[in-house]
Amino acid sequence: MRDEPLDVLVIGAGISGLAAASALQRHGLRVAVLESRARVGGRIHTVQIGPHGPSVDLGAAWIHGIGSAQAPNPLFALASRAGLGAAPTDYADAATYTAGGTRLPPSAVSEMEDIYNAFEQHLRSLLRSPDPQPALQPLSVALDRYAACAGLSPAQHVALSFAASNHMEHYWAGDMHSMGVAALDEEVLPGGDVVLPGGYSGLVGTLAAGLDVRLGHQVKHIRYGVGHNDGGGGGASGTGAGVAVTVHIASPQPLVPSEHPGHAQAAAGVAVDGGRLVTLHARAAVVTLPLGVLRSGGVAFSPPLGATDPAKAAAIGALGTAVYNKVIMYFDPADVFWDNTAFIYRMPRPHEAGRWSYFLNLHKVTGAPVLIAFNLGEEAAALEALSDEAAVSGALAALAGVYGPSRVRRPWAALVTRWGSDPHSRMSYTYIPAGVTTAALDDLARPVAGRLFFAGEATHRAHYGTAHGAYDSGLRAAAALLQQLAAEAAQEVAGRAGQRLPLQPRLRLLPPPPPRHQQRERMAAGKGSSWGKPQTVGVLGPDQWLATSAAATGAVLQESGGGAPATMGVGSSPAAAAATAMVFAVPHNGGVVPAAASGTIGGSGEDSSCGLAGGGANEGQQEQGGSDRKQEDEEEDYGKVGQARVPPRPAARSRM
Ligand SMILES: Cc1cc2nc3c(=O)[nH]c(=O)nc-3n(C[C@H](O)[C@H](O)[C@H](O)COP(=O)(O)OP(=O)(O)OC[C@H]3O[C@@H](n4cnc5c(N)ncnc54)[C@H](O)[C@@H]3O)c2cc1C
Repeated sequence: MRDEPLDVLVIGAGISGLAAASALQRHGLRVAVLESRARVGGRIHTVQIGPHGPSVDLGAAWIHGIGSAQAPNPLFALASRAGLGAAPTDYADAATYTAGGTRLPPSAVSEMEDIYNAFEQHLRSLLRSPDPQPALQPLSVALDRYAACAGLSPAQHVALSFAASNHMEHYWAGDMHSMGVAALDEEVLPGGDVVLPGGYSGLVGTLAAGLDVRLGHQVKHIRYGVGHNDGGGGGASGTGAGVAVTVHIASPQPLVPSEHPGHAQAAAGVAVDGGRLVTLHARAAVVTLPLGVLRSGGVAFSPPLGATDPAKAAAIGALGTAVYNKVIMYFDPADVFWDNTAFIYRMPRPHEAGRWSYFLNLHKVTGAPVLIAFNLGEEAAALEALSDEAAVSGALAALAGVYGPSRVRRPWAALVTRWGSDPHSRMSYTYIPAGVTTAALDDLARPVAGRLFFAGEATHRAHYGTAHGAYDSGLRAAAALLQQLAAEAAQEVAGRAGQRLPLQPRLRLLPPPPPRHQQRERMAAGKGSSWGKPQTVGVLGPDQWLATSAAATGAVLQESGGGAPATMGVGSSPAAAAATAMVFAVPHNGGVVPAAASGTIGGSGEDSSCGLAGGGANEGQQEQGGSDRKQEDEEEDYGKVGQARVPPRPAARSRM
């Protein structure tokens, strides 16, 4: 495999890159995955804690929404097939405390949830507003306005701030004053959330099997629109436009004559920094670099992305790179001193160093005596500068405030994540900042010059920030790449037969998705999401460089279901007929990603005027400080939250 010319270079061996690579390889393409780390999985990373401890996930832990028949979650199907097991979590199975250690009675918790529920309904009504401005305001501004407009008492306002932190900050991982209302413009899969007791890495191991993954290959420079067989200088000596990707190979391997026989220039690896620089060539690339890496400029593009797609470059600058970190503590099973609930929520004091407000109790969920504390946003970024010992002490001090110092024990072992300073990710996951809409995710996803295809969690409009969104984005990029190459193959054959074919338009075989409000209505009517449906792409052509195996023809990217056949006709002559590329079904979401909501979006019929007047990111910061100060006074008042007459909503959840 390594000595053959390559069709596609996939950059990044996270779940999106592995999904794309395995789909492309199944279709007969020669694919190599270039990965800068010494392992696959990216932001999915399972390790053992302590010498004899259980497996824990440093990155993704949850499959969010196992799905239903109408809206399946392909990642859950993959986990099931891999026999990874699944442990459901109930976010309402929680003990909620004030920072001073007073446990909130169930009635207070349910009132707090009711207030939050009304607020979320209100935000969804803002999303439906014909005026785009309300959706652009910071969540903190929307919250303070809502509290004033709805006549919440100071105690209710504090309760709402805490519940919103649990539901929103711990889900999207941005601070309330950084995130915008448009963050809610996503799709939530049904069925509840599960963790994988053996760890998420089992999933990526399954996907990586059989792929040509080149670890320790850090991509430095991506040139596109270059001759496929030239030396990377952009000349026209090759067989068509392709990509040239320069990598720094970290491993101390001896210089070999060529990574890619047939390319004299690529053969000359240049020794640098204890490794070597090599340029690899292919027809196209799938770029799955995390948004934080794209933004850092550590990978150069030629031509610059801003020159070929200014909106994409703008999206890279505008979208939010959230930092979400875990302090994972493994205790002596005899020392389990905390509540027997899946979650422990603690209302932090304002301006408290660290926000030790959210703990997952694995002891309840999987049986492992492990407590995980989560931090997000600016606090999480600041905590990265602390030593492990200091971070663990911060978490234990918060627990001592809740349970009393005498009950709290030291863990046997602890792990502290630092995703923000990890040079391979420079973030945890993407959020939607104030002033930005989810359309920026589509901008990031758009292919460039028919050579670069983009995938990764930051490119999925409906499921950004999640592992299943990343996985789906990889399949989508693979499908788009196959379409492109199929069109080019057909073009080439038709050209030889003296005919001209349009490249892209004929490949748009399915009607565009319905407008968003119709999708939301579908969801509300229980008809399910258009996401997660089978994506089937098969290519028949005379030049079977694309579909080199019989299995490639009509093979499915996902294993379930199939689509209605559709044909891209290219004329009636025998040559043209031979050149017909048959696309069995284009991906349902190719190019346009549905962004429906969780079934109740916009359904409240509430007056949205609470969020309609003015407002901006700066204002959010100012007002946030005000509500922090109020919180100090109201902290011990949570049990006295007034009655709120609002419909119930699902309990808080988190992307841990
Ligand atoms: C703490 C934390 C908790 C999370 N919890 C959840 C959860 O519970 N549920 C959920 O669904 N999602 C969760 N997520 C999000 C989820 O992990 C990500 O959305 C998903 O794993 C992203 O996959 P990806 O393929 O897009 O990116 P990545 O996994 O980041 O893959 C990109 C790959 O590119 C590589 N790379 C970077 N630079 C270069 C370079 N120059 N050259 C070559 N390779 C390079 C990286 O090393 C990486 O392997 C969590 C994330 C974090 C950090």
